[in-house]
Amino acid sequence: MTNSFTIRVPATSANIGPGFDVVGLSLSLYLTLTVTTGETSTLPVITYSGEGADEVPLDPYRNLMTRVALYVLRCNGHRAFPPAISIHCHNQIPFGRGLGSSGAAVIAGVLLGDSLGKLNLSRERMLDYALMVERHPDNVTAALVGGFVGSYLRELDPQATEAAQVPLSEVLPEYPPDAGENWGLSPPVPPLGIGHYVRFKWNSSIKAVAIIPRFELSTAKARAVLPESYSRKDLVFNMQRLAVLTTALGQTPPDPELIFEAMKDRVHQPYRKTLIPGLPAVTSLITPASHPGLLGICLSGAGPTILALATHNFDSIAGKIQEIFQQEQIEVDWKILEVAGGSTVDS
Ligand SMILES: Nc1ncnc2c1ncn2[C@@H]1O[C@H](COP(=O)(O)OP(=O)(O)OP(=O)(O)O)[C@@H](O)[C@H]1O
Ligand SMILES: N[C@@H](CCO)C(=O)O
Repeated sequence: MTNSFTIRVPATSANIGPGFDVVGLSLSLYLTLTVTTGETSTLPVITYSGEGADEVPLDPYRNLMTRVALYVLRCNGHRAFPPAISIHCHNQIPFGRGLGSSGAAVIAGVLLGDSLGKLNLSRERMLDYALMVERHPDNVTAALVGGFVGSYLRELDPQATEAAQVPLSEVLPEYPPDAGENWGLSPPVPPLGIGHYVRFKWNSSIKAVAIIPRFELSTAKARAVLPESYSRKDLVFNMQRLAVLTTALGQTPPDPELIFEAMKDRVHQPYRKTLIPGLPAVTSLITPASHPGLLGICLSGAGPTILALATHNFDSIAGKIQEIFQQEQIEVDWKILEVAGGSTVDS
């Protein structure tokens, strides 16, 4: 008898200006998995439609989502995927654009492992698994719980700290295709309570306009340009703004002057401008005075997508950003997105 269930995980935008590696916002683009059990194959059969369908590996030992699911299963006493599963992924989240595609794949993998193994993990425990794979908490936390979310990684005792820092290659090993059930039986089980989070208020009149350049920028590359240390002046600049921003976006009515300044950043955006032509012009030339309805503009996650928060006038804001990118010979697509709820599993 066949059985099926659906996993739905939202896109996310991390940082929102000054909250580098701290805040995330879930957005109304989704990675949706339709999982059918009771087929005839030994290994999961994976198919994709939508974003990334022509580049994503379909081998369950190579695909990020199923590798994460297998990690969760192995940590909980299952040596392999249960047999006879097919997974269809419909993906609306573009790869490598700063909209949390990898975070969504990691959360989908954790939920898949939990469902297939009938593990009944709590949300907090699911987050531990996700944080063993994606080690900055902003995208995965917002994708799991939904909304406008702030998170930190807890200071753990020395043994747990070590356990949470094992190399990624041990968490997600490159499984040899013929490994059968004989691969290492001791995956690094996450320590308890790696991350803590809080959901901030969000004024529902605020929409997120995502202006998505037609080129990919991997998070790894966009992190490699960041410095190891910062001046006190720059850190204080960001902390002052982040403290204001997390409350300002929940207030009614939203205050454009307060929010526009509170979305400025000195920790990551200035260093990433070399990878995203047009970024300095976008963040300086478009203001609430020139475009009423605009609240603030930032890089979405590691970029190259630009996120403009606004209450109205979306077309003219997006059009101006598009014009600036066109001057750099960069074509863009844009979408008006709502702040989404968290991930769901439905049978
Ligand atoms: N649905 C998916 N299934 C399998 N692998 C995926 C999926 N989505 C993303 N990935 C993997 O993650 C990679 C993109 O991750 P990356 O961290 O570079 O960008 P991002 O997550 O889109 O951006 P950001 O972290 O800045 O929001 C893809 O190239 C692909 O290898
Ligand atoms: N906080 C992360 C988000 C990208 O995944 C970064 O900006 O590098």
